[in-house]
Amino acid sequence: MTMTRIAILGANGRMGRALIRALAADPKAELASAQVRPGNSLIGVDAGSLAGIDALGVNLGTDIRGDVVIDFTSPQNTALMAADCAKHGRALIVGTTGLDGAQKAALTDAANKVPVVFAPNMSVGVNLLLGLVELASKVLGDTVDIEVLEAHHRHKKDAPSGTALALGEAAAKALGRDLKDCAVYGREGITGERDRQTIGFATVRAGDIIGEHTVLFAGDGERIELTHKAHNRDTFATGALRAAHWVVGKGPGLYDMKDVLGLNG
Ligand SMILES: NC(=O)C1=CN([C@@H]2O[C@H](COP(=O)(O)OP(=O)(O)OC[C@H]3O[C@@H](n4cnc5c(N)ncnc54)[C@H](OP(=O)(O)O)[C@@H]3O)[C@@H](O)[C@H]2O)C=CC1
Ligand SMILES: O=C(O)C1=N[C@H](C(=O)O)C[C@H](O)C1
Repeated sequence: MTMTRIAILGANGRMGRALIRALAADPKAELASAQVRPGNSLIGVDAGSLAGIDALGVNLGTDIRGDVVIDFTSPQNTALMAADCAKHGRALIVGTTGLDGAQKAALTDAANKVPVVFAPNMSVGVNLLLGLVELASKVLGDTVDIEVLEAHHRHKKDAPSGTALALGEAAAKALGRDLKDCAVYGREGITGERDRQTIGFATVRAGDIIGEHTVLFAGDGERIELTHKAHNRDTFATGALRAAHWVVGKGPGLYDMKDVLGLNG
């Protein structure tokens, strides 16, 4: 059996630990390295022990080894790691959200040299939801108000979530709108009546909510709510592993989860 040799970045993070557990349960994946920041007190601890499973014989460290790197860290780190992967000829799977234009450009640059899969949500359900939102937007068109609602845990640093933005993009694209021009990020005070051409975003940050997204299509007399709720982080971790297997042997390029799942036509 051919094994996919995987490097996990930010191995001590919430997603890092979920990835270690998912990888340990995947017979076709081998943990090549589990990276943490230099000086982290966990260096030398077995990755499996950290993730609450049996020891895996791979200790947390600062090296990056393997053929495919999985990154769920921070936008700044992701941009640096993209350049590093391009330099060392490693494929890269990026789940990190909140990247600015320059950080996204770092991924595009790396994608000229190596394959890069970049998706704000690696779950199958959310990637199906993106297609459903596109369909609903096309059918309902300008007869409804569209709002994207999202809720996440109190530790999340970016808002709206990367997934919420992708859902808004999917609706805007289907309607021939540019999200840059029609997005409304929260409301306060005397806002005036709602403009039907806008797409609204509402953000909740509370407790340990893993990740919930609803796209609301509200018309006169009826509404549709398309909702996805993640019950745990395994759904993101197994999606990232699926991407890691898929990317092996692919040429340089920027891909997304729809490519991985065969949903791009
Ligand atoms: N695409 C998807 O399906 C999903 C995406 N995400 C995204 O993944 C990212 C991580 O989420 P989560 O795991 O909850 O976050 P955590 O804060 O739990 O983990 C982040 C990890 O990245 C490390 N890190 C951050 N910055 C740096 C840096 N500059 N250099 C080295 N290491 C760094 C942290 O190290 P340290 O502890 O030392 O700070 C930590 O190990 C977020 O952007 C989130 O939105 C999350 C879930 C699903
Ligand atoms: O930070 C998180 O936790 C999550 N982030 C992603 C996002 O910003 O969309 C995906 C998921 O909902 C969890």
